[in-house]
Amino acid sequence: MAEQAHEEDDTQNIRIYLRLRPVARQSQLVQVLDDDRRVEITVAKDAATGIVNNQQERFIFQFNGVFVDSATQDQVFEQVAQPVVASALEGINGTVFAYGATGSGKTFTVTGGVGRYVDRGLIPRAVSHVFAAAAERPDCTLDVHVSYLEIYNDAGYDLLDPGREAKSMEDLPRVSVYEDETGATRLRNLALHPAATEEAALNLLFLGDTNRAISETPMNMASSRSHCIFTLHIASRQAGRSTVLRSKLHLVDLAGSERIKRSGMEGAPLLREAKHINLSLHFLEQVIVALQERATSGRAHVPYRNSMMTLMLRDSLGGNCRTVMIATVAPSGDQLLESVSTCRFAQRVAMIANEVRVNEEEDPALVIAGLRQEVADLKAELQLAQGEEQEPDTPREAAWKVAAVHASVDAFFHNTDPAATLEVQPPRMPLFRAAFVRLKALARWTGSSAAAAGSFGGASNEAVEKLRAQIAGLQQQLKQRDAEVAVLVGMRPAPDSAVLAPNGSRHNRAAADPSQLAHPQTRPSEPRQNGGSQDTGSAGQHPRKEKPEVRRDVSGDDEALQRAFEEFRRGYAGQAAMQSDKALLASSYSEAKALAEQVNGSKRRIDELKAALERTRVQRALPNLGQVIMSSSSADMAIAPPDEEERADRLLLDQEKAMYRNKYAQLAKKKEEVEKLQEVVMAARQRVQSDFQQWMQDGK
Ligand SMILES: Nc1ncnc2c1ncn2[C@@H]1O[C@H](COP(=O)(O)OP(=O)(O)OP(=O)(O)O)[C@@H](O)[C@H]1O
Repeated sequence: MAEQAHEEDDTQNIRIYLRLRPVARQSQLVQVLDDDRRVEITVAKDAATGIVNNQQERFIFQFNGVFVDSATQDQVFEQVAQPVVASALEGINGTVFAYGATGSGKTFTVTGGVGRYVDRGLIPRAVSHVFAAAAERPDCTLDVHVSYLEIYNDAGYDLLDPGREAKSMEDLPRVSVYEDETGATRLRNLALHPAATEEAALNLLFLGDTNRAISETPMNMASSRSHCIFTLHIASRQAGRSTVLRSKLHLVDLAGSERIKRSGMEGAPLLREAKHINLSLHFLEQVIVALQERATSGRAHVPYRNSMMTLMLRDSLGGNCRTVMIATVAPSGDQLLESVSTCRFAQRVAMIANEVRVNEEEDPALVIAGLRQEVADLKAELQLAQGEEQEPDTPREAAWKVAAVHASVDAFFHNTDPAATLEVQPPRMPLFRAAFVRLKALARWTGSSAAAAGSFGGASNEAVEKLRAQIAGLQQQLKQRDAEVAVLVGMRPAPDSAVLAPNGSRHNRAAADPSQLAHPQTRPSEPRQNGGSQDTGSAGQHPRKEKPEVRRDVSGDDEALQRAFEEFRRGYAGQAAMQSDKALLASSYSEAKALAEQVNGSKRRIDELKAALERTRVQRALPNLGQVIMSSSSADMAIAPPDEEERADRLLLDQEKAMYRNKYAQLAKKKEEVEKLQEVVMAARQRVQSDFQQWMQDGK
């Protein structure tokens, strides 16, 4: 006999296997045929009393595979259960059920033999396989729950919670398996399940089997007439996916089947046994027959509800399940009728077609989490649209962010790459607004430049000359301003170049204020007005000198222009403010000038003190020189220690230096102030000029 069963192409039909258990003396009437898929059972005519057709002595049954008595538990698992377990991990329900007469090896096959590790049955091997597969898929989260149900006389009992009756599979508390911190096995409700472990699941199997053996429930006395369903509820989810694959994997050890067949037998002992007929197996047979008829004649009704067991296995039989049956027989001479009966039952089962599909569903928890995230995103978007920020920036942070956005916009604006993009970070509405404003300013600036360039291109010579004159004027102003700034910061002497006096005449600034500063490099620039009656035509007030073209517009009459300006000025709204700015500038300038004088005076004193000290030092060195000709380097001299006077001079020098630094710092600050005020006044002046021009135009 061959030891290996053969696999066939996967079909939707329930696959059937036959396993022969070792017996003391195997009957020669049971033969596995050469293809290892068929078994031949010969029944002597005289042995078939009433149940076997006398005319038929030889039965040949076809299976998907036949395991001889020497087949190992491992081989049986590999070929019978492993494909079903693998499918269960992919979300396909699976059932492996053992069917056979009492003592034919169902429990040995499903649960295993006691004592030897290699005799582990399908359940522990399936559990190991599930957890081994999970370990190989670190990207998958696997939840495994176990239930263990025993059905006797159509009542269900929870083997993991002895004494608890279960009316359906749903009545069973789903037991989540895990290890606590100490490594002890704990059971917990589904909702709170942590990671399951193989060892914990096997402990549950052991717990159930023990309960089955020691329980005082009625079925304990009749274990061969009860059914046991060990179920792994598997839920697996791949990382990053919101769908969950769910499956139930039933491993079923049915009650002994022999009594059904003997129920019709004659004889008192058999009749007595008949009262123990396991009705559920009878109903199972009815379901199988109905399914068989449905497959052949289209009969619709299948009486699943007749028994709890058929109801429990509804999906496994003709439903959404990959189902395998393993028929067990003891191939001894006295069991031939049982064996034939088991094989005939298997043949009918093989005709049942199941609809197998993957059970994939959205995980409600993940859907909720996804929706929450969506709500959070929408809220953030709404905040953005409303210009709200999570945490308001400090003014400095806000300024930095705006500056960064301006830089990004400038870079984007000048980037000629068409693929260039503009990033506004962080993406907040105020920053978007700042970006748009900046873009608009850049666009306007570019537009006006282009317009100017365009008009310049088509302009007459006169217009060009006019523009050139304007440019020259502006350049002159710039130069002048540069000179003033340079003087102000003390880098070089006041320029010889004349600057515009308040009344429009040119005069040398140094000459106008010739003797105030010993060190002209520290002299602050003079503001463009100095008060008094000349103010009326001072910087920003008299357009005549600044805008000669205006003078041309009024027929070159200086007097008339002067009068017109006076008239304009009297009604000019910004006059008071400008006067105040100018007064402020004048006073700041005076303060700066006074500070500059102090700095220069201090500098002078420092120089004097230094010179005095040097003299003292040389005098001290002279007596030691003797006949030695003085070296040009005073460092070569032997110098006497400093006397009282010299120490006093040095102290004075240090004090003066401190004073100098202090005044210099004040002066620098004041210079900044003057500069700013100059800008203000200059801007006001330009405004007055343009307003005056407009005023003149309007009056034409
Ligand atoms: N393949 C096998 N190899 C070795 N021993 C086996 C094998 N099959 C069954 N046995 C042994 O045969 C005896 C009966 O087997 P088992 O209890 O599994 O039968 P069963 O069909 O479950 O009976 P019941 O219907 O009464 O529960 C046990 O002692 C078991 O260890």
